Amino acid sequence: MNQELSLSFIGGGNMASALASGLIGKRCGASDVHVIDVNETALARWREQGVGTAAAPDEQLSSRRVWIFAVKPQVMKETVAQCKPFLRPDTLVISIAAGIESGTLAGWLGGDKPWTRLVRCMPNTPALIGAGISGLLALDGVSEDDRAVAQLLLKAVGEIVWVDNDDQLDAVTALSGSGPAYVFLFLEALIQGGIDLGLDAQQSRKLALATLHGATQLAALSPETPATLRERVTSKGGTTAAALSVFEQQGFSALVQQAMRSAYQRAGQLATEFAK
Ligand SMILES: NC(=O)C1=CN([C@@H]2O[C@H](COP(=O)(O)OP(=O)(O)OC[C@H]3O[C@@H](n4cnc5c(N)ncnc54)[C@H](OP(=O)(O)O)[C@@H]3O)[C@@H](O)[C@H]2O)C=CC1
Ligand SMILES: O=C(O)[C@@H]1CCC=N1
Repeated sequence: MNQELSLSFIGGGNMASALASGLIGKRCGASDVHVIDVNETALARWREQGVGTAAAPDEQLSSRRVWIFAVKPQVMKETVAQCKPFLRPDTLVISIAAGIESGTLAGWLGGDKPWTRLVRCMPNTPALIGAGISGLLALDGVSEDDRAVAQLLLKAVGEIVWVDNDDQLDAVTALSGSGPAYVFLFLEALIQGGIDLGLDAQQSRKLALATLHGATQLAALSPETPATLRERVTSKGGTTAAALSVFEQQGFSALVQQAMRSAYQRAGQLATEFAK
């Protein structure tokens, strides 16, 4: 076993699966991964990939260098309490739970003193294809080694951005954590719009996907700002101007920002609701 990167997922649902699919084969073998989940259907899927499973925390946890908590915020407190007896001094804990603050987690994990081997992280589901992006937050006192291990793991599934505090990690949650859902919603709307205008479903899907992919790639590779690139598409009195004026009249940008603020505020609510 690669002791350095042996890891346990506590909660083996959607996000744990997305992370593991990038990690297995790149940073560790399937046998270096161990999953604890209360859901037998989820565990059966992991076993099919050669991953060891358990329905509750057990001694296996003690032998894992890294724990990744990937349960819902609603059950984080009780799940941490169940796992805590198996902590070892060298265990690095990573939490991906939305909202639950690092200081709260450090308190739950610690004894007399808060647990400092802790990195809070906000990944996203494109990790499944190695195209994720994760925000990472380490409390003061987290060693360079632990930061490096967390970074190595998350870089296996995409890009990373370190942030300075829990509020910023909640902002990451509102942007890139939840963001894939906003993009999928826009994609669905584009596809339906194409169908409504007479394209068949296959044509519309192909055109919509290539447009999103091409435009985001262009924005990533071009030195120009997104606003300049938008202006280049927009001929005076043309079709794009007609469409953009509808977006503007309906307050599209403000709506996106309002939605993001709602996600950010929900992260704050999760912190108070489920961290008592
Ligand atoms: N999905 C996403 O895009 C992202 C999610 N996250 C965060 O990741 C976490 C997990 O989300 P997601 O993967 O979507 O959720 P899922 O519901 O898909 O996965 C959570 C899994 O944990 C299981 N579980 C529940 N209680 C326990 C327990 N006490 N011990 C072990 N396992 C348990 C659940 O079983 P059962 O279903 O039976 O309850 C389920 O299989 C959340 O905190 C979320 O905020 C972060 C970034 C992105
Ligand atoms: O919806 C949620 O709460 C989680 C966090 C970010 C994406 N999914």
